[in-house]
Order: sequence, then structure tokens, then C-alpha cells
Amino acid sequence: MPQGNCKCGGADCGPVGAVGFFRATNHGVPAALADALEARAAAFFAMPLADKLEHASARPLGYGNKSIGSNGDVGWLEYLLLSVSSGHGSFSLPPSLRAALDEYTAAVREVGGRVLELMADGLGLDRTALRRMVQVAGSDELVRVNHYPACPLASGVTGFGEHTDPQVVSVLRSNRTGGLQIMLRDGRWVPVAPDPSSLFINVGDSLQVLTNGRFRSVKHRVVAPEAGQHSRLSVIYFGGPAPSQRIAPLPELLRDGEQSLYRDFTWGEYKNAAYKTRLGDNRLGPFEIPTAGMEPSNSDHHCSAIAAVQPPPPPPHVGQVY
Ligand SMILES: O=C(O)CCC(=O)C(=O)O
Ligand SMILES: [Fe+2]
Repeated sequence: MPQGNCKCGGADCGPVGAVGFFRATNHGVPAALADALEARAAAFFAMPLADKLEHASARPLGYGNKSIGSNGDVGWLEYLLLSVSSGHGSFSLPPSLRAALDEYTAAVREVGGRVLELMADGLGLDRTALRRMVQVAGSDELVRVNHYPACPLASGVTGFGEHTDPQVVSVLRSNRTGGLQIMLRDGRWVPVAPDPSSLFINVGDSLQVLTNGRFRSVKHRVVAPEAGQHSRLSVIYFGGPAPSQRIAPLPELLRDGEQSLYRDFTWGEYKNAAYKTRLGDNRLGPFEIPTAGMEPSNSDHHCSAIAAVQPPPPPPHVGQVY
């Protein structure tokens, strides 16, 4: 970011560990906005379940509890999922929460847009080439507030099962409670040290396709806090395109003779296909074009019931860029 830093922390920035995930500091989103949202969201999640369920009518948008998507994925969490573009959807929220969400989302959306401009610059594209796909009338931008209470009875419980984010880019902030883990290219899971003053940027599946695999979406998951730990609260902005947006490797990026790794699809088609799958499935699998000498990627990863996740090995490096 022009006035910020995207730090690269050494060994894990190399070819083995380079995945589409980094931490942005000095991003310009005032801490007061995030703090206000965190307080309002905590008050919302502290309400009786019956009151919260009144906000669950707009599925898949609205309030959700333990169930993620409609295909049986569960996690130890509750959440609010809202559309940014359509004014957070049609259901009512406490006005103070809505106002805090609006203000925070506008600020973090700007960070997402600027990250996309810098990525486009770095790729030698027109500066607006990526941003204009997701920050345009009709685009499918979402904001999600996840609340993971401490699990009193067990440790290592799945809060949010492993997955990649389907959109172009995601911008995440959490409170001081950890739990987020990402998978390095060699399959190792590493914890991400929580840092409420930073924003964590994820490459989504759509950006992987647009760059023909130059930028890779990163698998991530969340382990719920244990008894005695504070709840984890995270807020994520997802930059997704308009349903009619064609998702295909950008021709400007393809070198002479370079084959597209994916067949063309629209964001609407991808979303429809993704909603029929499980969270941990390789949702790009059906769109991959097998290339000579390359196995199609494995698409039978499932992360289903609330279950203990394999504890990660000691982290080789924590908290910066992976
Ligand atoms: O809550 C988190 O830290 C991450 C959640 C997540 O990956 C998501 O909502 O897509
Ligand atoms: Fe995610």
C-alpha cells in the first residue's frame, strides 16, 4: 500500500512457502472503526439465540449458527454474512451494529481495492484491471462477522473447516484470540499469530484463475478457542465480481504459448457450482483443464463434522507472510 507495508518474513516467502496470504500493516483503517464494530458485534452475539435467529431469514445471508453453507459443513461458530453491495441485505440489524458495519466495511473495502491495484501493477496490468472487477455496480461483495466462543469440553475443535475463499480477494481482521491457520504449499498447517492492528489478505480462487495460477488461493481453517480462552471474533471483506463477470486467465498475462489452466466461467456459474460442494472440496476442480504431465488436483478433501483437527507441527515462522 502506498503508505503501508506488506511484510515478507524470510524463509516462507520462497518458492516452497509462497502462498497467497500476507499481512498488511499501516493500512489506514482507523482502529476506532474496528473496535466499535467489535463491541457492537460482541453485543449482538451475546443476545439470546431466539433473538439472533430472527436475523436468519435471508439465507444464505443473515445470521448462522454452526452450519456453514447448505451441504452439511459445521463448525463451532456463529456468524453474520451480509452483502456489501446491496446495503447488507434486506433483514434488519440493530442500527448501531449496522452503522458500525457500514463504516468499517467502507474503510476495509478501500484497502481491498488498493491491494488489487498494487497487485495489478505488480503483474504489469492496467492498474484498475482487478479492482474494477469487484468494485463495480452489481458486484458480489460480502462481509462476514465470525464469532467463535470457547469450546468448554474439548480442544482442537474445528471452528471453520479448511477451505479456500472463492472470491478474488479477502481482507480479514480478528481480535487477539488466535485460531486461524493456513496451509503452506508443502501441506504443513501453520498458525497465524493474531494481530488486531493488521489486516490479513487472502488470494481467492478467482484471482488464481485470473492470473493463471501465478497467485494461488490459500487453504485456511480456524480452530475454536479452548475453555478459558476469550472468544475469537473476525471480520472478513470478500471482494467478489458481478454474476456475469467472466473469470478466465487475463490474456495480457499469458506468455507466448502459455495454455490456460482453466476453462472460462462466470462468477455466477462458479458460485452456483461452489454452493453444491463441501467447504473443503477443490471447488476449482471442475474448471481445471488437465495439462500434459499434470495430474488433476485431488478434489476429495472433506472437513465435515465438528471434530478435532490435526495439531500443526511447531510453526517454522509465524505471523508475517506465507
Ligand atoms: O474467522 C476467521 O479467521 C476466518 C474465517 C474464514 O476463513 C471465512 O469466513 O472465510
Ligand atoms: Fe475463508
